[in-house]
Amino acid sequence: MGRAVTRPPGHPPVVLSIAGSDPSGGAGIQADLKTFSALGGYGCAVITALTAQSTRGVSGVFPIPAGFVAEQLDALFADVGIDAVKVGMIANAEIARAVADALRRYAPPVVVLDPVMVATSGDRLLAPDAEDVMRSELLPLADLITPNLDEAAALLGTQRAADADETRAQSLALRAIGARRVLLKGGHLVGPEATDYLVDSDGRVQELTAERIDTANTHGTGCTLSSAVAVLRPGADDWFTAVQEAKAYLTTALRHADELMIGGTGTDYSPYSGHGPVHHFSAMWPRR
Ligand SMILES: Nc1ncnc2c1ncn2[C@@H]1O[C@H](COP(=O)(O)OP(=O)(O)OP(=O)(O)O)[C@@H](O)[C@H]1O
Ligand SMILES: Cc1ncc(COP(=O)(O)O)c(N)n1
Repeated sequence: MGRAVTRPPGHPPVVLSIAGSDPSGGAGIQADLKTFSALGGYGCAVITALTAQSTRGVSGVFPIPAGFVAEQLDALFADVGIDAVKVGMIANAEIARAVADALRRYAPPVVVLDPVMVATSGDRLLAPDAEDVMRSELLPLADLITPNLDEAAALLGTQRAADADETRAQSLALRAIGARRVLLKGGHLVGPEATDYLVDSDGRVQELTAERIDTANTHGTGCTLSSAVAVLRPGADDWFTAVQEAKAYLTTALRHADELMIGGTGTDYSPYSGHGPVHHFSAMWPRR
C-alpha cells in the first residue's frame, strides 16, 4: 500500500499521471496536468518517455529506463496520498511491467488506463511487443480502461469496429478478456454525434453521446478524457457520473479549441501549423 491517508469529503483529489511528455503541450503529461488543474485537482506526474512531438506528429521517442520509472513511483507513493491514477503512454514492455508492479504494491483507490498505442498522427507510441504485457498485466489492474477503436481492436486481436453495433459488441468483449470496466470511445466513427460506450462492472452498457464539434484541433482528446475521469471519480457518486462529467468537460474543451487558433477574435492568427490541441480553461467550468 502507498501512504494511507483519507481525503476529507470535498477536498481536492490528488491525482497521478503516469505517461509520456508531449512538448507541444496538447497530449500526454502536459494535457493530463492541465485537466487535473482545470477540474480542481492537484496533479502529480511520473514520466515514462520523452517524445519529440509537435502538432504535426511525433519525430522521436526516448523511453525512460524502467528502473527509473519505478524509482519515481516509489518516491512518490512513499510520500503522497494518491486518490487516483491515470496511466497513459507506457512506451515499452519493461516500463509496462514496472508500472504494473507499482500498481500492485501501492494499490491506489482509482486506476484509469488509457491504453495509448498510436498517436492521432499515426506514429507508434507503444512497442508492438508491449501489447501483450498491457493486456495481461495492466488491463486487469485498472478500474476503467478507455481505448479508442484501434486500441480496442488491437487488445482483442480483431478488426476495428465499423459501426455502433460492432463498437458495443467490442466493449463487452473487452470485459470478457479481463477489463473491470470499459469506456470504448467512438470518436473516430462518423456521424453528427460523438458516442462512447461505458460497460460497468456488472456488464451493463450505457451510451454517452455528445454533439460532434467541427474542428481539426482534436490533439489530446483521449488524454484529456481519461484524466478528467481520474480527477472526477473520487468526488463522484459512481463511475457513470464521473464519465458523464468528464465527457462534458472534454466537449467544452473541444468547443473552445479553435480559440487557440484565431485568438477568439476572428483574425487569421494561429500558433500551430498542424492539428492543434483542445483548450483547457478552468473558467469555462463554473461548477468547480
Ligand atoms: N469532433 C469531436 N467532437 C466531440 N467529441 C469528440 C470529437 N472527436 C472525438 N470526440 C470525443 O473525444 C473522446 C476521445 O475519442 P477518440 O475516439 O478520438 O479517442 P482517441 O483516439 O484516444 O483520442 P485522440 O483523437 O486524442 O487520439 C471521446 O469521448 C470522443 O467521443
Ligand atoms: C506523450 C503522448 N501521449 C499520448 C498521446 C496520444 O494523444 P493523441 O492520440 O491525441 O495524439 C500523444 N500523442 N503523446
